[in-house]
Amino acid sequence: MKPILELVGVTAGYGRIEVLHGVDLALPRGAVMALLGPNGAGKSTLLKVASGQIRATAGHVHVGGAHVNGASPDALARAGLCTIPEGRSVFPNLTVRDNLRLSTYAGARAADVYGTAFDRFPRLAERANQLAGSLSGGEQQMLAMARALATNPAVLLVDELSMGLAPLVVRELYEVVAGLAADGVSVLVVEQFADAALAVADRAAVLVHGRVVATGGPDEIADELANLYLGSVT
Ligand SMILES: Nc1ncnc2c1ncn2[C@@H]1O[C@H](COP(=O)(O)OP(=O)(O)OP(=O)(O)O)[C@@H](O)[C@H]1O
Repeated sequence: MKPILELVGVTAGYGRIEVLHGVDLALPRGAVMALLGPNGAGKSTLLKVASGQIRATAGHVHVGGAHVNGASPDALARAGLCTIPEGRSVFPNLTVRDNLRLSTYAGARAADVYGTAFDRFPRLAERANQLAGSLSGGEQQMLAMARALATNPAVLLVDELSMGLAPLVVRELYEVVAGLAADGVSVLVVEQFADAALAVADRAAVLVHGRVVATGGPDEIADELANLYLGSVT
């Protein structure tokens, strides 16, 4: 079966600065893939190319087998691609419930969306009427994930899921990620620190200076990670 998301020989950057130098990456359907690498390697840039925010200057991007170079972020979102950017994305002055209501996909009943979100994240259910800005960092990341899931995505792209969060919360979030994959959602998650992501990942890729230097199962990239000192948890 074709990968749900595939980058072939992708080159991209900002103006005349090239950041990705011919990247190949394949996210299998229903898999969790960890995209690892040091600061500045180009991980966020790769997510931006995949989500249509930056256009590849060479190579190809495929979603569900269709060529999508140059497709707008909106069009890709309609095709089932959803991004949780670095630093999360919640409306701080709205309640948890209203944050969810605003991201409900066309045709869905708000009650169903709340139900699904609150089943996956019981902590959000207890705080349904609390302003998002007053949630803890981990709860805000849960809400950002719940909002993304309310769009019923086929592919979830997550930038730095664990940023600034305690290891226990990170583990809890990754358990949700594993559950999503079990339900058929394909997840590509960027991390600077590897352990928590690799605990649930089926596949991993290591990006260094805009090039994939290793790809495969978590065991297969272990040596490369050890060389880069990325194997410790936040
Ligand atoms: N908007 C921009 N304009 C110019 N250069 C940029 C822009 N965004 C990122 N870059 C540069 O692209 C390179 C890759 O950045 P990117 O954010 O993709 O790396 P990263 O692997 O996600 O790093 P980090 O883990 O620090 O977030 C860096 O050298 C960065 O300075």
